[in-house]
Amino acid sequence: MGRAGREVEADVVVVGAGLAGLRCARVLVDAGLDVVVLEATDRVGGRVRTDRVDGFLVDHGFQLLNPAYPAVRRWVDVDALALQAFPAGVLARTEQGAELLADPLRELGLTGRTARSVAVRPREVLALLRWARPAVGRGRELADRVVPRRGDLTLRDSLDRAGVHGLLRRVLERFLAGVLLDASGATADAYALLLARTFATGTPALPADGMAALPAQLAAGLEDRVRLRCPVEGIDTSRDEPVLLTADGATRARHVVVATDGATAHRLAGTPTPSPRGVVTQWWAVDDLAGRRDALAPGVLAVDARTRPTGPAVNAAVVSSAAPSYAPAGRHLVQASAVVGPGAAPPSEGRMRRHAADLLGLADTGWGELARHELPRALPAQPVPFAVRRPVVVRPGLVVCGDHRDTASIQGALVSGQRAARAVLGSRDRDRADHA
Ligand SMILES: Cc1cc2nc3c(=O)[nH]c(=O)nc-3n(C[C@H](O)[C@H](O)[C@H](O)COP(=O)(O)OP(=O)(O)OC[C@H]3O[C@@H](n4cnc5c(N)ncnc54)[C@H](O)[C@@H]3O)c2cc1C
Repeated sequence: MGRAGREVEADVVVVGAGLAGLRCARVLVDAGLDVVVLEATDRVGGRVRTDRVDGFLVDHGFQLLNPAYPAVRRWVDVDALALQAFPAGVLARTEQGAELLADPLRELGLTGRTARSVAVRPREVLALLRWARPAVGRGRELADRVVPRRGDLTLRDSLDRAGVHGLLRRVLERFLAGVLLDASGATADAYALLLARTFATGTPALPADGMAALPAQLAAGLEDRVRLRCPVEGIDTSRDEPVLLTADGATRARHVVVATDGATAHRLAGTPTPSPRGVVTQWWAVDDLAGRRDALAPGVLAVDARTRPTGPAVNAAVVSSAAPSYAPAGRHLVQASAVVGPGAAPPSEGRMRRHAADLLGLADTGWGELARHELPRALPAQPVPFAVRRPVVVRPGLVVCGDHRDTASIQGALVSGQRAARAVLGSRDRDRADHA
């Protein structure tokens, strides 16, 4: 990929080579436009990146790809990613021991072990179904009817209303805390339902070559248009055509698409940005899995479902049990993640390790630390009132995209990139019509 260092003039400059920027650039290039992508770091992918550490694949923060996302189905060659699926279940650590439950979203608490579990009362299962019912309807119905109707309700209030209590409530809340990076229950209920729908229809998984295989696929064919290590410092919108300011000089373009995280988009384009949600993810190499509780469903996500959790982790998993390509033969990759709020000190490696070992039923000795990712801006919050889509056009010639314009997810980032590209193409077509 190219290195910046000269004045560039292009039809469109996309700022940021995360999923949103890459999707946007792809659509514009396919439409025949001259596109340049300026990326601040040394690689494409933004928040989706993977390192190889001692023969292990280590993603930046634990994340999973759900192949049921409509945007993934439409624009990603899923087969080429050779996905390794996670089991549809949750290992719940309770005061009495460990319960292997059907995934609270995928199975909606009815099937398999959940219904037979002695720790779950039938009325808890019915209440959970009441809460999740809209998630099993048709996709458009959920977006068009349920989201507007429940858009003002927080997840906590919605679960209270549906009467979801007891073990299933704790499992659901802690499972979702790890997805939403919000343990307070203040996230919009409508967003949790949208997520529930994707969990109910798809199996989250990891690509054989790590999560970075996703942006690598999106970037294929764009290589000579992406300029790495080229942070944009400002955008001058005082002239007819916006001018991007970088350390290497000015870049002029007919259209600028700011495809950065929300805080940078706010600085560069003035768009309001939701507050960020943070996470710390700890990765270890473990050689001995003797005695593990997830033996019935290896790789299953473990959560602390005790009334008072004994540690900071919202989830832990032996990642390589579900995704064998993530560890060298005979070794195991374990992760634990904890939600981090603003101003709070992230938990130490020792606390995370002890809690993860407790959740997975392992001894916490002989764990070799591979990486620790402190990500205070991992996701934009999804508060009430909830809007699935936020505007992408700031002014003529200046468009924004990124997960802060849509939902806080891979799906949201890709859709926002598509919408930004459409806005640019619409504006070009209007210009052409005006000058015809
Ligand atoms: C730990 C973690 C776990 C997650 N788990 C999941 C999950 O399981 N499922 C799911 O669907 N989603 C998950 N997500 C969310 C998902 O990864 C993001 O929503 C998505 O990657 C955001 O893509 P984006 O293109 O909007 O933004 P980003 O990935 O932030 O891309 C923005 C790009 O802009 C660049 N940039 C920033 N400033 C400048 C500048 N001034 N000049 C030039 N370039 C700049 C950045 O370097 C970056 O490459 C997770 C995220 C994290 C961090």
